[in-house]
Amino acid sequence: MNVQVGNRLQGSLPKIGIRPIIDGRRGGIRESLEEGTMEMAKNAAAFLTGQLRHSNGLPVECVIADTCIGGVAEAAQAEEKFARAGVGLTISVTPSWCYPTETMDVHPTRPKAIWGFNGTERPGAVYLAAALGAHNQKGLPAFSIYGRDVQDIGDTEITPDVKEKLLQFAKAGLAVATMQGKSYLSMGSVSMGIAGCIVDETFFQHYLGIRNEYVDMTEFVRRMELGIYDQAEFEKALRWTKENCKEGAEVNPEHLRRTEEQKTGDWEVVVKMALIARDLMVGNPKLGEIGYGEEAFGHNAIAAGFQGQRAWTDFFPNGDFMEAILTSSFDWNGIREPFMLATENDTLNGITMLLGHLLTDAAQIFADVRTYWSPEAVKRVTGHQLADKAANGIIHLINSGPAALDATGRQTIDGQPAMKPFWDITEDEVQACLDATAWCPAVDFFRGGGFSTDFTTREGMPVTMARINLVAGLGPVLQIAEGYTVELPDDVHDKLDQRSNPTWPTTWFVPNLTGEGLFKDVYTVMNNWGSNHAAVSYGHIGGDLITLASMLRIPVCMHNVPEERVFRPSAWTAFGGMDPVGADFRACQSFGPLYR
Ligand SMILES: C[C@H](O)[C@@H](O)[C@@H](O)C(=O)CO
Ligand SMILES: [Mn+2]
Repeated sequence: MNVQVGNRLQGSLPKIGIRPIIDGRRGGIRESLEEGTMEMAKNAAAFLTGQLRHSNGLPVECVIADTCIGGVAEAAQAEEKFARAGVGLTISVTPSWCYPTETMDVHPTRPKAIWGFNGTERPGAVYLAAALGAHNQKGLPAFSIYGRDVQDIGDTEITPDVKEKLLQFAKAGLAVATMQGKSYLSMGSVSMGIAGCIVDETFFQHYLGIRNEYVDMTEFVRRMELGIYDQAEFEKALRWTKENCKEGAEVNPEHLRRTEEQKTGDWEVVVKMALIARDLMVGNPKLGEIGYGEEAFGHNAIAAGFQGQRAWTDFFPNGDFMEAILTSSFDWNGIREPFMLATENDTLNGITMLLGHLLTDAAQIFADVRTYWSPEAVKRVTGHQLADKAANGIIHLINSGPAALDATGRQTIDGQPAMKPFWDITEDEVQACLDATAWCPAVDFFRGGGFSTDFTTREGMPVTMARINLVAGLGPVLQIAEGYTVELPDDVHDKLDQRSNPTWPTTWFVPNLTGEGLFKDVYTVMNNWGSNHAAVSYGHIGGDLITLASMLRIPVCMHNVPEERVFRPSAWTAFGGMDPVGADFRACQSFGPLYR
């Protein structure tokens, strides 16, 4: 199976700038430090390039300043090089004392970290503290990376704690730089009065650096009627769909069923919709070849949403196939980067999916946060006593639409279910995801027909549920719940599923509880969710989300992330480190959104 690295988005991929900082005084000091400092920079670069990839699969590149930076002239030379190379984040490294304001990265928006070597021969940590103080005083937040254990000056090994921080910073910084300048494409507008669909351009522009693009859903009709898609690809896609997307249960009462003839036509429409939505997002050179040069460009959309309900779905087949296939890591062309496409054009959930994707490189689950099932309620309805991880109750995540097929949990890491970066997914795993999915004729909500995916996520995936909410007078806030997927005995699952929408994909989610506050119990997590949707990422990535949110200045109003994974710019401590949640709000408010 073909694996496609890269994507059609415009704009070069951000690089990581590495700044070796040095004590500029000659006659012994600088000379004695040159080699070790540059070595530290090279080690950091080698480590990061060895560990990281862009979410489109291409390698991450580091750019090291040509010389060590001992003063302002060399800082400017480095800046010149970085600007030309498209550096999107920087890490300054040093084992020694240097001159903070003369050597610091003063770029207004670029995420910054400083790695001060923990040695005793030269005062790298003294520089680190002074440089962070300078950053804080100047309103240019920077992350502090300082190894826990003293190393000897010649030791070139990067300790595990430093490695972890370098990665956490770099991945989040790359996310910031990758989304900057891209677009969010709204296909349609507000679905069924869901406020998350309202495009808040201030949020997109100032917090994310993302521009807003819009098309009316009539654009799909135009492209279908005029044949503005790649006909050969359509035929290939339809064939693949017939072979791989088996039809699921027809649960509609007789009088609401689509005829076989209608269903055949519906399959053609939904496949075309997938092609068209993708072309709208990222363009397609093939359209230029058939005389549609403007359409060939697309909207440079790193994320998008499809309104669907109700303007479209009351008359046309629903968007579920388009959404599920595009958000998955594979289609008829092979294995590829998943697209971030929000159902109901819930822009805030779409952006949360994007954050999760840029941090994990993997597909995401988009779902309604539908039901809290207490152990008592499950017992009453099914007679079953919830046990093990599910013992304290479960949250039913379910929505027609863009839960990626990866969310079936049929990919594995060390034998355990996972959602992997596309470049690690095997052909067999693709097949297993497809085999675990049934495509059911859409239910009565969707008067125009269509097909919804039905599957149940496998148990045992560590996952993180998240969502951005907008609050008047406050701005955006992020909420995060790390937890696990669970499964129920078949008969119990069926009883609970039948009460909701059995033709939709289910993920049973259990948050990690702390026994207090918002994570007192499962009910409290559900009861404090900020809106109807959540985005779910593979892995416990709450720490990474917190780091990313702090870079964008989005405060985190709810999380269950262990303290040792919380990594924010050093200035946050000054806003009240004794009360980290409050400090986060104060720091974000004081610094304001990343882009003014
Ligand atoms: C079909 C229904 O309208 C659902 O789509 C609805 O419950 C939602 O998903 C709301 O977010
Ligand atoms: Mn929904």
